Amino acid sequence: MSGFSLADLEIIVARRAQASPDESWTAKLFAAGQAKAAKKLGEEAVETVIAAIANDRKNLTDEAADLLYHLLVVLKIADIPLADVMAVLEGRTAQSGVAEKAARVPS
Ligand SMILES: N=c1c2ncn([C@@H]3O[C@H](COP(=O)(O)OP(=O)(O)OP(=O)(O)O)[C@@H](O)[C@H]3O)c2ncn1[C@@H]1O[C@H](COP(=O)(O)O)[C@@H](O)[C@H]1O
Repeated sequence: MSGFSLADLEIIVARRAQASPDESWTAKLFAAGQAKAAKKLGEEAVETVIAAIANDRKNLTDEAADLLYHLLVVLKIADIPLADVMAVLEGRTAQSGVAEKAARVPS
């Protein structure tokens, strides 16, 4: 498995936002604006749900990738760093104490 992460993709999205809309899907979404990008995110969410209900592993994997990419585009247009979202998730983990409990489970 490669070390490619959502943080890497966030950097790519930020860079490609500066490209020409003629050569970049990312730039096209930025040029179209948040309403179009968010609509696209919604479509990808629906496609992900359909793949999940159909128990179609290949399609679900592909649609999940589309969903995460479009989520990063929407977050970038809204000027919300992925780190802020991760901080919310980390905070919830800390509140529930799950991380400490998991650390205590013998391997
Ligand atoms: N991860 C993605 C990614 N996932 C999905 N997509 C694009 O999202 C689009 C949406 O898929 P659809 O099939 O729904 O789109 P469509 O039918 O062509 O569009 P509509 O006619 O529905 O508007 C497709 O054009 C996909 O290529 C992505 N486009 C870009 N990336 C990443 O962004 C980087 C930069 O891409 P560009 O901005 O295109 O240079 C790439 O190297 C990738 O890392």
